[in-house]
Amino acid sequence: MEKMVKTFPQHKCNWLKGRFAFYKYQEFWNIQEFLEGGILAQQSFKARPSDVFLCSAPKTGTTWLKALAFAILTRHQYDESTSPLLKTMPNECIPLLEKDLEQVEDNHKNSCFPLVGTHLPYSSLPESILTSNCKIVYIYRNIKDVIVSHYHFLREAAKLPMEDAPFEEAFDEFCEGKSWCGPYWDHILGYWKARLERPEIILFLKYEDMRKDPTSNVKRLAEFIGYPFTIEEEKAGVIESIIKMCSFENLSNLEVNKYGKHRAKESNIAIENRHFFRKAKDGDWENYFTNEMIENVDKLIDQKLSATDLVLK
Ligand SMILES: Nc1ncnc2c1ncn2[C@@H]1O[C@H](COP(=O)(O)OS(=O)(=O)O)[C@@H](OP(=O)(O)O)[C@H]1O
Repeated sequence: MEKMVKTFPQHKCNWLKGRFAFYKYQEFWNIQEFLEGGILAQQSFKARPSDVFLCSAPKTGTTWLKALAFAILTRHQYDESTSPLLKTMPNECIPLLEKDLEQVEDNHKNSCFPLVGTHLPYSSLPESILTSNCKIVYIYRNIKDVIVSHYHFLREAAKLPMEDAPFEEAFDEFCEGKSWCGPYWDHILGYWKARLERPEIILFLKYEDMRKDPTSNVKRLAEFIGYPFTIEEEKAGVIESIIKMCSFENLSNLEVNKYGKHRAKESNIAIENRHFFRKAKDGDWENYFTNEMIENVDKLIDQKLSATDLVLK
């Protein structure tokens, strides 16, 4: 598999001093380890109709969505003082299809745990997910904050200080579509088009909307994945407790997320958990973008998403 991936078009990120390479497969750029796992999943994964996929382009709110979905699903087993989320980072509570296939298959054999994460674009999802009519939750976020989040995450992964990783170059590459699972707009468009055809199995959530109105979005999420809150639960404040437990403030201050390491055994992709919890600030892009960048990215998004009702600016 490694040999095959090396034959795909390669892009070495200049702004990361070439420490990171993306490979292009089925029109999207990905990191070698995740691409190999994605191809393996395409070849062998057999979805169950009850599986629920939490799909996202990187840096759009994946970790938050995973925490919320996990807390919703396990609320009868655990409360906010016993939840595994207090000791395990959310991305390890829910396996990623393209990296943790064995765990997903173990869950199929040994439990009825339905949640699976993936960054794969819609067009690269294993066929069985689509033919089994599995439910899909897709989270997206405004492109400007994603560009900044993506910049810092990859910069930290490459262990480069900001002065050695020019933001302008990272911005240009992202806008050329050369980002992790990019082009970002095509990632969104793939799921968006699929939702038009199959609205009953695809739920779209927007990061900024979830920030503004977490209660109704968490309710929508719970209903969609088949674990709706009862009136008694609503009255007892269960939704608010889940929102509080999964908040950035709470999760980012937990020991595991401050000092733990994600995929610690895989030296190529191991990274400190704290890098998944940076600032979570809407509009942080204002600290990075020049007027020219704002104009360019707005034009790009107008051009790419004009046929949709999506607001990405
Ligand atoms: N609980 C919670 N609530 C709100 N926001 C949160 C939360 N957890 C993580 N974050 C912010 O999400 C950004 C990381 O995106 P992802 O989780 O999609 O990253 S990844 O794809 O899993 O690598 C990253 O955004 P930035 O801070 O703007 O970089 C995180 O800080």
